[in-house]
Amino acid sequence: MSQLSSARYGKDNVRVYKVHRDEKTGVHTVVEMTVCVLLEGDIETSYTEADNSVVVATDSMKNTVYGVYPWPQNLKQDISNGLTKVMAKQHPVTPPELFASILSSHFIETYSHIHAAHVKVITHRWTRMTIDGKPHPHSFIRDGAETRNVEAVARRGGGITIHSGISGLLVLKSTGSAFHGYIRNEYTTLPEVWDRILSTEVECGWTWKPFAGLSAVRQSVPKFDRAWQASRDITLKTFAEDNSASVQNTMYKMCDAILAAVPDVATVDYSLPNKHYFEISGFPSCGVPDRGANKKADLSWHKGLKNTGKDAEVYAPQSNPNGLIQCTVTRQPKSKL
Ligand SMILES: O=c1[nH]c(=O)c2[nH]c(=O)[nH]c2[nH]1
Repeated sequence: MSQLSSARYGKDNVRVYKVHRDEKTGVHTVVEMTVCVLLEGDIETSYTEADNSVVVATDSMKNTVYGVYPWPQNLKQDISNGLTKVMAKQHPVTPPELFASILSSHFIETYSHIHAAHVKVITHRWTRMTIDGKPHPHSFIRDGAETRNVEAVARRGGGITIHSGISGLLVLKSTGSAFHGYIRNEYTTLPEVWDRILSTEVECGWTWKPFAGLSAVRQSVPKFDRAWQASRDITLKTFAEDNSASVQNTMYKMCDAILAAVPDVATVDYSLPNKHYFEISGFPSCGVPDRGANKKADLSWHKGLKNTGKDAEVYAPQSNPNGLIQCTVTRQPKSKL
């Protein structure tokens, strides 16, 4: 009558903190991550027949997250690939692309009935404090809700695919953005604007060309941080400098620039909420007495205050609704000419 058409299970919200202490300098480096592991494979009977013999307990997955670090099982290979022991020790859970790949490969290598392992690693910000102008050896600040996100999927016989990204990066510009020329009809009330506030919480990502296996990921290690830095820099620079015609056009420019800067990336995607800041219109709901026939929906009801158009200084940030603009951009196939 019914059949299981897809199934995946695992552990989510595994929180991990790791410190590296440099014995010589006393400098500590910390990483905090939230990890999700989901497995797929020959696990149907656990759903349909209460057969737990095929189940890797999610508790064991959590333990694996705590216990699997990118050394030393492939140390020989690391060294032959030009990665030194020191580097692996200094950055044991970084870059997150490597950590996620090692974890996901571990699951398909350890359990023959598991065909695919999806590992998501969210890295939270702990930025070193500057105290009296100097970097502090062991104190850090959470400077924003922005996270670095990675999802690695290892498939039996199918290599490893990796999607990297950034989310929660909140930005605003107070000019340099317009929106006009859009469809106007009986549903349109929005006035065209040549100068507006633009604010968004950036969610962006880039999909790497597929990796044949863990060795290929290891060989690319230096590229992952560079791609994250380039994508972040491009996002901020384009946001700040583009004379934006729309969120759509500005985000396309970001994608185009990232594809040009990071050759190993196949596609770039953005999801940008348009967080509106409206000029004030409508009366405050705070019991201001009726202003009779001279009611004004802006601030002019109070001593003729000018706060519209070029005089606008006080705005009302909107929590909802918000626009939501998304795209994925790929490389154009090379011309055969
Ligand atoms: O950049 C924008 N794109 C839109 O599609 C849109 N729609 C809207 O109401 N405001 C905006 N702004």
